[in-house]
Amino acid sequence: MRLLKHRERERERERDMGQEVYLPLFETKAAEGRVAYKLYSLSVFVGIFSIWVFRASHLPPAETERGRRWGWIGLSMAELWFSFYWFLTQFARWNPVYRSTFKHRLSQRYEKELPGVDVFVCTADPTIEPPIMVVNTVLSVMAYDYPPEKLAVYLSDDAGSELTFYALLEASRFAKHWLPFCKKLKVEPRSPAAYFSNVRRDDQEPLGDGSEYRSSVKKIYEEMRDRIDIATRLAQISSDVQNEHKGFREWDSVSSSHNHAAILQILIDGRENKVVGIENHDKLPTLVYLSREKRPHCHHNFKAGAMNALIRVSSKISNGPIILNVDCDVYSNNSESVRDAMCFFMDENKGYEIAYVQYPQSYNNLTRNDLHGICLRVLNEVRHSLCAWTGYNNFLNFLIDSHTFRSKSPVPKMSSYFWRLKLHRNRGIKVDLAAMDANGGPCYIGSGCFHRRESLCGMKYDRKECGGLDQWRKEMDKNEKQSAIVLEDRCKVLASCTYEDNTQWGREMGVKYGFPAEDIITGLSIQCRGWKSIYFNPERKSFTGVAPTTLLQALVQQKRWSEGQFQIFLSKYCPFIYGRGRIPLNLRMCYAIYALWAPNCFPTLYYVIVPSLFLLGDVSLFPEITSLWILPFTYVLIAKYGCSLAEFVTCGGTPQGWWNEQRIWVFRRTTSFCFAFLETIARQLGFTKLEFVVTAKVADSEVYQRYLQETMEFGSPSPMFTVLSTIAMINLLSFIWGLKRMIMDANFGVLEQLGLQIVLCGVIVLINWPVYQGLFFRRDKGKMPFSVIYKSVMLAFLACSIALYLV
Ligand SMILES: O=c1ccn([C@@H]2O[C@H](COP(=O)(O)OP(=O)(O)O[C@H]3O[C@H](CO)[C@@H](O)[C@H](O)[C@H]3O)[C@@H](O)[C@H]2O)c(=O)[nH]1
Ligand SMILES: [Mn+2]
Repeated sequence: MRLLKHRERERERERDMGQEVYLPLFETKAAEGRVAYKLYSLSVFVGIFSIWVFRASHLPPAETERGRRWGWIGLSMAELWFSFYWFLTQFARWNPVYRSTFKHRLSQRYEKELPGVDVFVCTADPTIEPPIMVVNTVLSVMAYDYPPEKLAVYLSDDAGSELTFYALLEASRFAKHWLPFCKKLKVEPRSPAAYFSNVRRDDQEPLGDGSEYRSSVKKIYEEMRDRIDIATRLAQISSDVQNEHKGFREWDSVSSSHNHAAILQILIDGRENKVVGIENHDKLPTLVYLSREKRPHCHHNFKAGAMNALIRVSSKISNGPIILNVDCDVYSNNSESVRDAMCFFMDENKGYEIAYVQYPQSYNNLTRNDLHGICLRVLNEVRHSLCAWTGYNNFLNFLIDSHTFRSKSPVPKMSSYFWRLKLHRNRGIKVDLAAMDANGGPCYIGSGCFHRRESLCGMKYDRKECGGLDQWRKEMDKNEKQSAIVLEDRCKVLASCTYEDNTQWGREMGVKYGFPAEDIITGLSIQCRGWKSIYFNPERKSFTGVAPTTLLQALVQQKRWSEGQFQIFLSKYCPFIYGRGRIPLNLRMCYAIYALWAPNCFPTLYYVIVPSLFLLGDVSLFPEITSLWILPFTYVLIAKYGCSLAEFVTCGGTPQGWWNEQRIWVFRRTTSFCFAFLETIARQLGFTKLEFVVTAKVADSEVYQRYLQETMEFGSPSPMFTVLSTIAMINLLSFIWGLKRMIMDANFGVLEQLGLQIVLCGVIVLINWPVYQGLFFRRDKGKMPFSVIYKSVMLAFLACSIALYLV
């Protein structure tokens, strides 16, 4: 605190003397073109409003058209919901802000005082999360461009697998080659697998020496990879290897992955860096393996439990004030991310209130057109138009910095004017910063997020108590001086099953328990304790993971997410209620967008089924195509989808990719969200227990080939597929029926009455194209299983006959 005041005073003095302008470590900029966006969204709102007017004024009479009246009412309700939901989404679009950092200022001011960072990597199953992938992630975060003595990497292995431990041991040895190599050649990305698979042939030539160095490291990596792969395939470790490290002895008492004592091994002790004689480039970060205690009768709370064990154990070993959390497949793709994050935490003006810095996640296995619509391109990347601006601005600021640091030297007159202009502009940005930071910040999405330890542990934001730099410095000195072996023994208690009994862990402390989306709820409660958060999306992607490669995996993942969010909505943490008075209204609205994913399923199901069924009975639910009321419908559709297509393409996507994304939204809404809704309700009523289906990070090679060719995979008899194919069948039947009526009836009447409905049905048929292929045309193993075909045909016929009878 004192130091801070001293600095502030110093700066003030300098400012008074006209020497220095306060230079922040990061800046915030509002998106451009927002006025245009607001006009656009206003026009869509007018369209939506006209649709309501139409629905209300054209309600069919109860006496003569009973069936049509009910269909109409249902459709109006669905449209009301969509309008409400659209309205909510506008909160997330209204005023986006973008951040940029000034890392050179950070090193100028704080290079010697950078705080410690503890990185947590979580893994849960060596078969679907192969050890070689896990250690690549570990190596990538060990190789951050950050002082190694300040970095500690913890691997939590919920499977308690000897194979993963073995892989980590190999990685700890390989790190001695890999880290100096990365730092010397400044390679990116620093996951060896990603790096070596990306290096192009021509890259190697001009480097001369570097190329030899690279091939030698590559060879060492490949040897290690092969050893790990062989061990994984055989699922055993030879006794020779086992004798090499005392850690393997811990497995003598392990009976299964669900029943064992805590295992803790410090594989590299970073404190040894201080030993005299260790050269700078030989320093390695601390590396720890942890498998918390598991007992059949104790609930382990999935990833949240693992994170909390890591928080406690790391507090005794390295106690870094900043914690980075990544999933085991999410490697660091940008070695500067830690420094970027520090620019936020250490900013003298704003840093104190920031609890976490969230990076977006990118994927390294997406196909060209992103078959499963995984990457949420637009959500992550609305910043693009700003890239050029940011680069230019960084350059300017660099000039300003170097100028102010040489401020004694006289500046030529002309350029003096120029400088003043720029300096002035820089001040303007500071004002922006205050105005734009009002939103409160993004949610925590589980991976690629830097946390302030104290806020993650449950502390309330309090300007006076947030020590920041001063306190961090004290904590560093307090670190344990015990030997690694003693520490290992002492820390095991912290990772035991019973440690959390009768404590606040999982409630007020650490990551929250009881939700399938522990990340979102944890982030929300941190914000409700008064903290701010930051979303940072630098040009070079910071974290890269593995996207699910089959449709079912993608849908199941979405189900877990929407289930988690919806459960938050139903809990006492409901953003509308819990957040009142704690976080700003627009932030609550943004949370609500996600919390209400699941209930979206009903209006969507209604929209894709009912109008098509009514088509079978020649009953119209939309305006005639010659009527003027058709205008709001077409305008809203064209404006909404036109804008989304434009956004998608400007964010670097392909039109086909956009189409795939629209398809996956329909699939998600009709399956994942629907199952999530039902399951959440069942759980609230006590019928089912919470589970966490870990997403597979590898696929069988045939399946993977089909994924690469962008062929959808339907090859398992899941109820989700039954729903998808039933909907597809109903629409196909209705569409054929509609076409037949149109052709047979030479007069214009059918088209006029049912035109829009036939178009809607046609679009649904087009969306479902891959489903028809899976149902009727494909011969490979990824086609729809017979049982699914059988059930969906029966269901579709049943639905159609009921409809014909009722309508
Ligand atoms: O009992 C468990 C289950 C999972 N995990 C780990 O949690 C991570 C996330 O699991 P994954 O199956 O990859 O889920 P995703 O849907 O890809 O993950 C997102 O969503 C999760 C919440 O639903 C968050 O926990 C993740 O951080 C976030 O990236 C993985 O590293 C797992 O190894 C554990 O450590 N223990
Ligand atoms: Mn994942």
